[in-house]
Amino acid sequence: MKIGVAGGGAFGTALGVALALDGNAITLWARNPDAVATMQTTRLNPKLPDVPLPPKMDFTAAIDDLLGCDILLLAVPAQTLRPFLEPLAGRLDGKYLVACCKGIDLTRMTGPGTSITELVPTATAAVLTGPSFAADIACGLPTALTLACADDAHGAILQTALSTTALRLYRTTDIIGAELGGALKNVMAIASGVAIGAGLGESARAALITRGFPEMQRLAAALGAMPDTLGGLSGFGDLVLTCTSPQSRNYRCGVALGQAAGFDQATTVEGAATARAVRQLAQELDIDLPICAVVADLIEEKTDVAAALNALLSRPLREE
Ligand SMILES: NC(=O)c1ccc[n+]([C@@H]2O[C@H](COP(=O)([O-])OP(=O)(O)OC[C@H]3O[C@@H](n4cnc5c(N)ncnc54)[C@H](O)[C@@H]3O)[C@@H](O)[C@H]2O)c1
Ligand SMILES: O=P(O)(O)OC[C@H](O)CO
Repeated sequence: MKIGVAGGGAFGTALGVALALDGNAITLWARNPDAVATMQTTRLNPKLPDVPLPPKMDFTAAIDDLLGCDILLLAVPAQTLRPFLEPLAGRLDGKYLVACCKGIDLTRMTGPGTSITELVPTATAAVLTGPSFAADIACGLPTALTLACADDAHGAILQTALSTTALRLYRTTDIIGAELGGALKNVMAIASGVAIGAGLGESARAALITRGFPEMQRLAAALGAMPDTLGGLSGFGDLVLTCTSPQSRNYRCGVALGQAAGFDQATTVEGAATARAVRQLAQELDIDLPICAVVADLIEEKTDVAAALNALLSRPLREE
């Protein structure tokens, strides 16, 4: 099956590199023609500067070049997935559309897999998520991800097509659980970064990760996820990675917030919009998600670190 990638950022490129080195011819679409020309001629992507782009990868800024692919890996940022798909919806019938972004769409309060199902109901929607840094995947380091597809037979086809020796895909039919794990861990990574940036210590970070996990589980359960999914790679696995590694942009954004320092607004920090979406969902569903709420307030500068800490520490004592 022919594989295409939509999105010329770090993650789409890394997936393309891994699959091209595994023998697949990869077409990668990026919206910026200059970026495409650079990749085609230099065989480098500045977002992954140390990684040569394999000969089996081709680059295009013409969206029509993707339409001959059977499997499309959608690696545009989460808030841009719907605007990307909407004009293409009638031209993607029957394809495998695999969301590779992590977040909750602020306009519709849906995760990326759900957005695909809504916008292109004739496609097979799937979500690829889990603990993975683009640079690790592109360098061929061992990585395990979750491939979620409601139809398990189609999920198995995707699992085989997208796995390589180093990139191991584990399968689930729980799209809601997988996409929520990937979205929510970014909010917790911001919180963890804030704790470290503000000098609150490693113990505070461990407390945030541990108390953050049941928040993830509560929202996932309320939105119909299967109970065990959040305990897997897409939830717990990615929570651990992202809350503990300075490679994570969400974590680094949190560190900057904790230090009251600036952070490059052009950096992709999916947890910022997702925190706001989660705060709204929590209100609508009447669920208590205190860590998510303070992250959203910090992002919007409705609170500062001292007040956020006080809000968390002054909550009533309770059973674990
Ligand atoms: N980088 C990682 O390690 C990693 C790992 C796993 C998942 N992801 C997920 O992959 C998604 C993309 O992240 P990334 O790391 O590739 O980001 P990135 O910042 O490296 O690249 C984002 C790319 O999206 C493009 N883009 C922005 N708006 C667009 C639009 N409207 N239409 C088309 N393209 C647009 C930008 O030009 C850029 O090339 C995110 O949801 C992220 O959570 C990233
Ligand atoms: O750099 P981040 O914070 O977007 O994290 C990248 C991946 O999602 C980690 O699994």
